[in-house]
Amino acid sequence: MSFMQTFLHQCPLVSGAFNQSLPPLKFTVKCCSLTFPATVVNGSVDRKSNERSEIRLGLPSKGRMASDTLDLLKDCQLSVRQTNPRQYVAEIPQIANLEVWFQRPKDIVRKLLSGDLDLGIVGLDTFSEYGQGNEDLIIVHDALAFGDCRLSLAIPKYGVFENINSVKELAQMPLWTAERPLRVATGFTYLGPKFLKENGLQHVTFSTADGALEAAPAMGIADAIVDLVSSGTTLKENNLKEIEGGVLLESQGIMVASKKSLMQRKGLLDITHEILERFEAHLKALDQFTVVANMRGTNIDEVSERILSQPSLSGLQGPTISPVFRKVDGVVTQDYYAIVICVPKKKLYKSVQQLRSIGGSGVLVSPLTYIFNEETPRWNELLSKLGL
Ligand SMILES: Nc1ncnc2c1ncn2[C@@H]1O[C@H](COP(=O)(O)OP(=O)(O)OP(=O)(O)O)[C@@H](O)[C@H]1O
Ligand SMILES: O=P(O)(O)OC[C@H]1O[C@H](OP(=O)(O)OP(=O)(O)O)[C@H](O)[C@@H]1O
Repeated sequence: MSFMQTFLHQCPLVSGAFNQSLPPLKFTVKCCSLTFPATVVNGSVDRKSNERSEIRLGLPSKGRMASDTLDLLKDCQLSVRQTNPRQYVAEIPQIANLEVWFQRPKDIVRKLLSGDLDLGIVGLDTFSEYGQGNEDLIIVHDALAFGDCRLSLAIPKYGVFENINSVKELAQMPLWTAERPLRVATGFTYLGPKFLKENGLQHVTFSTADGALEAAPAMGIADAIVDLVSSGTTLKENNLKEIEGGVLLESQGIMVASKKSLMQRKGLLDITHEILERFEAHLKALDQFTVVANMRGTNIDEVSERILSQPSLSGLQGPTISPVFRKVDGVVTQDYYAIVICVPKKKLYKSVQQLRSIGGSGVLVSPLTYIFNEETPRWNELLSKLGL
């Protein structure tokens, strides 16, 4: 699509014919909620007048990903301020020069590709379907811990499929011929055909629909579907099953960027670094509790030895141990120590048991917001992908 087509596509309020022979014409274009001057010279828009200095982050405007995305940002002290829900532009006051644009996830990917967005948060499934492996798209954070689902091939449990339990078996069914191909319904018109081809299915036709794909086999419209699955309830309720080798991808929310923008747009790397650091530190902290306990002991070495003898009490680097000062009969005494450790949530109860077994008491457990390490591994990866 040419720039002009893209421009007109995105700015529905611009209409009318553009005559090559017309003299330069100046007018104001209202694109979404922003107003900016544009110049039409011999039928083409002078791009320079549209060049922006703001960094743009695309967030899902509605649907499953929208509230989880806002929640994650809020938990990272990056609350999005939107003056009214029908306005598609917003800001994150903590980050200067950043515009937030609410868009449908597929449009976020498209707009990263066209250069109209610099950063975005979408599901890996949407990224893979609409990004189609384009090298200008870079995954900045690949696991934002929401929107978990998988893209799967599913077939009926009944009829000719009753004993088919793998993609290999499906591909080997003699039933599929040029005259009677396997009919697959999917909204994933890029990933679906690619997957079936890679898995040796030669005679396949595809149909698409915007939703309720699970109905297609029972309606006689398709033999199989390629769709998103999370709990598996919809498949079950429609008498469909997943089969071995049939998962196209495991998806969750990810943060993506345009490589071109990262390399060229002033200030984008710094903003990306800040958001990424907050995400990494916060998501790391989500799995952990801070545990504080008191422990009787004669000296710090003896206490530390007791703690380190327990496998679940070693913390991130090791426990922090500090003396507790008490006044006993008017005399300051040091016969207790406070210990502070981070404990994986899954191991909390085991850790409390181990603490008790070595004399720990008064165990306080609190959630953590961030764990900032010396290094941000994903930032280093990003820099190396950019050759920086
Ligand atoms: N059970 C699920 N079904 C569909 N999507 C899921 C599910 N669980 C998580 N997701 C994530 O949510 C995204 C769908 O979000 P949303 O509901 O906003 O749809 P959409 O992308 O706007 O598509 P549509 O235009 O079909 O509504 C998926 O791309 C996927 O990443
Ligand atoms: O495994 P489950 O937890 O049952 O979820 C999977 C279903 O959820 C989605 O549909 P959605 O609810 O978005 O409706 P749609 O079919 O109209 O898109 C998806 O397309 C599946 O149909």
